[in-house]
Amino acid sequence: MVYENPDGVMIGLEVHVQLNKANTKMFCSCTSDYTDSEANTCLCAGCLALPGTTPVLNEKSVDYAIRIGLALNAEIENETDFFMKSYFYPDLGNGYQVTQFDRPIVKNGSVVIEGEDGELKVRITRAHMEDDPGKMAHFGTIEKSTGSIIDFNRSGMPLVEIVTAPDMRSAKEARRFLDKLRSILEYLDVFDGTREGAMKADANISVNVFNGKRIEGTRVEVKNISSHKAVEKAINYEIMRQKDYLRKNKQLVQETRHYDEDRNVTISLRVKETADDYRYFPDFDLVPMIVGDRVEGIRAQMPELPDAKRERFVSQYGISDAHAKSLVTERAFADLFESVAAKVDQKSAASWVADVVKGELNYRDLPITAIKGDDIVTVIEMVTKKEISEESGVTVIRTLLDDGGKPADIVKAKGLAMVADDFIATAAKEAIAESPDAVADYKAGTEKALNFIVGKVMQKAKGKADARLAREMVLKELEKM
Ligand SMILES: Nc1ncnc2c1ncn2[C@@H]1O[C@H](COP(=O)(O)OP(=O)(O)OP(=O)(O)O)[C@@H](O)[C@H]1O
Ligand SMILES: [Mg+2]
Ligand SMILES: [Mg+2]
Repeated sequence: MVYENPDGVMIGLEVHVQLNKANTKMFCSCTSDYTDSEANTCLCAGCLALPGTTPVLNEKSVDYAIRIGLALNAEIENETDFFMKSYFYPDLGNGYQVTQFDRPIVKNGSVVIEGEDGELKVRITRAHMEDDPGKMAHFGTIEKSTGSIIDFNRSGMPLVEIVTAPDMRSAKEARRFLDKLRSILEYLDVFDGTREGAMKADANISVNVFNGKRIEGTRVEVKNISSHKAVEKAINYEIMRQKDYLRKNKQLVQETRHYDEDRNVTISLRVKETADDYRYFPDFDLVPMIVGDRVEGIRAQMPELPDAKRERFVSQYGISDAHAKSLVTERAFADLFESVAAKVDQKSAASWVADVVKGELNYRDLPITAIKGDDIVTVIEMVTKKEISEESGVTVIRTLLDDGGKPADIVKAKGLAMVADDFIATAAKEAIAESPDAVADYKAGTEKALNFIVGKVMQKAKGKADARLAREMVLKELEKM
């Protein structure tokens, strides 16, 4: 299968990742965790860029950037440096952003995702370090705002901007890239993706085929989109808008747009700056740094990443690739699976954790900490020993999540213990006696009629019978007739 990409869509992403686990900000000792703090309380003179302050680089942020580079299969620059990128915006105290220019710390990497037609290798052009500006909130919509307020808690947060080549061909591929990237970053323990502003993407989109002919499209950049779902929607909107312009012969301009999620539209913010507009200039407060000598030490400490874990799960535990894939998306989830798999049958562990537990947690929007591995083990053991049915096992998991408690107590309180074998035998006889038509149909060769009779047995047992055993007993009785 080859993906034709009929509109010649090209998508490149710039992803801003906040290194919010680096303890402190990039150039001062203010905390990197301001989530629960009031506006403008986590800051110092440095965060506000007051005259006379000098930056002191947080080494951890450099190590984190290297860790990210290694996880993206990239090269790490031996000597790297910081530049000032000048532009005027009220959230930028300095009038310039500290960033990198022609010697980014990371370059030439890749991430493999599931593309429209099988595996797709998305090239990572570079990843560079920079600091985050403050956060602005606008009264009304951004383009007609009557005023804005600024919170500088975010100002000076260490960021890594990861830039991809324009290798993605659909909004879905872009979303998958972001999901995969986020999963990798969480494994690396460099950021907590659940915090506000932890990951934001700029999506660059062009449409390069019109009326079946290759054309030179126009790159439009949609800035600062904060959720993966919104990126997908913004890209789809933008593809539609660009195709519509081409059809109507309207001029597309290379510009920066904003995605308004409520209205599901992109709006023009400004005509795209060029590198010249930013007047990149070496930052005279920060000397060039040699980082090459840190790389091997960091490489030795790299955790196992999702792809490697997925492969290992399949070979070590003999579980399906689909289960392995689902289990590794979150590191904590993979750990939970392994703790359960150490104690019970591994395939059962995979299906209970990946299918039941994950589904029930997602449905309730609960974190993984809402359930204990040992409780899952107990439930699986009870099902395996036929003390409860599979259906009741799911009920126990649901109750654990909703009301807490212990599995054994829940089984008792809800009367979930499996009914005895002789109960099923009697119920099978009764069900057969009550269903002469189904029995006749079955004898005449209609296999399906059996399900009807087994269903009746299950009804009598109020779902607390092993369905396979019920089926066997019904068959045994039918053979006697
Ligand atoms: N023809 C194209 N269609 C779609 N995307 C493109 C095209 N050409 C380049 N891109 C993407 O545009 C992005 C360019 O990002 P880069 O950071 O290099 O520059 P920028 O957007 O001009 O700068 P800034 O960081 O100020 O936004 C990359 O993700 C790249 O893949
Ligand atoms: Mg950029
Ligand atoms: Mg850009």
